[in-house]
Amino acid sequence: MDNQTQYVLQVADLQVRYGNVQAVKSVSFGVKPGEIFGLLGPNGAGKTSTLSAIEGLLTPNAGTITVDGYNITSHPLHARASMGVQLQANSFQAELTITEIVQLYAGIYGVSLNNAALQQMLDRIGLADAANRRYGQLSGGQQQRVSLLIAIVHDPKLVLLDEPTTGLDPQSRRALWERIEALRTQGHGILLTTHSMEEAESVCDRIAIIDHGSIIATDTPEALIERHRHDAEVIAVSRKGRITLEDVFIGLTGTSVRA
Ligand SMILES: Nc1ncnc2c1ncn2[C@@H]1O[C@H](COP(=O)(O)OP(=O)(O)OP(=O)(O)O)[C@@H](O)[C@H]1O
Repeated sequence: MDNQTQYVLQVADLQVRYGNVQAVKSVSFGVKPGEIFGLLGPNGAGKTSTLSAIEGLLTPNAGTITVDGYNITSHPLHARASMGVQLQANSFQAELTITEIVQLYAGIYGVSLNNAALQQMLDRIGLADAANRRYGQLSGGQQQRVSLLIAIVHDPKLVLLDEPTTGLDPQSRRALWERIEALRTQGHGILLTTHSMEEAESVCDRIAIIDHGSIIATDTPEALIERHRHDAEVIAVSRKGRITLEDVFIGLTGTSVRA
């Protein structure tokens, strides 16, 4: 452990390259306990590459990543035990029941769950009556809630969510955000990506805007709006009679559609 424990995640000068493509150029940011930090960027900006490096799915070309004080290169097991990753909903076997899936992942993380604890967890995500339903029979929103539950089954300090609300209806989205906000209240540090500027503006404590592999702004949504509300590019794309985070995002990253 080092002395950087005021952050659950520290990323310093991260670089990721795929052959000739420099996907992440020199990215640095930190996530504190009890904070929802949004990594926002257009398609191809480098968000997934950054998350993949943090998750240990790829080896960065340069930079340091520290999770709960553990360097992921020198202490990979401790670092990974301190983070929870929300897997895509289709990562789970459709024919297993919710109970079987949660028990399976709890086992992988070395957490023993008795029936009462499992029931309490399912109760918290509104699925207490569905313990024996097969995963494939759940709605998209229910599947997302199960995958979030699995991400935190080992009570990690850091939770990583890659576009957690994509494809959900408004009710399911709202329910998932409430769950994510509850994790913040419990002191987890949360790093998420989203393409919804509206959600980021209302939920994230701080955000970083990444474009072409570099972070071009980091702050609270309010401070970013305040700082850029008079930029000509931001005013030019404003549509609601007030400046929103989306206006600032498009003003800073441009109006051209990315591949
Ligand atoms: N395996 C790969 N091989 C080559 N290039 C890649 C690979 N993965 C990503 N890239 C490129 O790296 C850059 C960053 O991609 P990345 O997926 O990290 O962006 P992103 O911000 O997550 O985009 P999206 O919002 O579309 O998911 C893009 O130019 C992408 O084409």
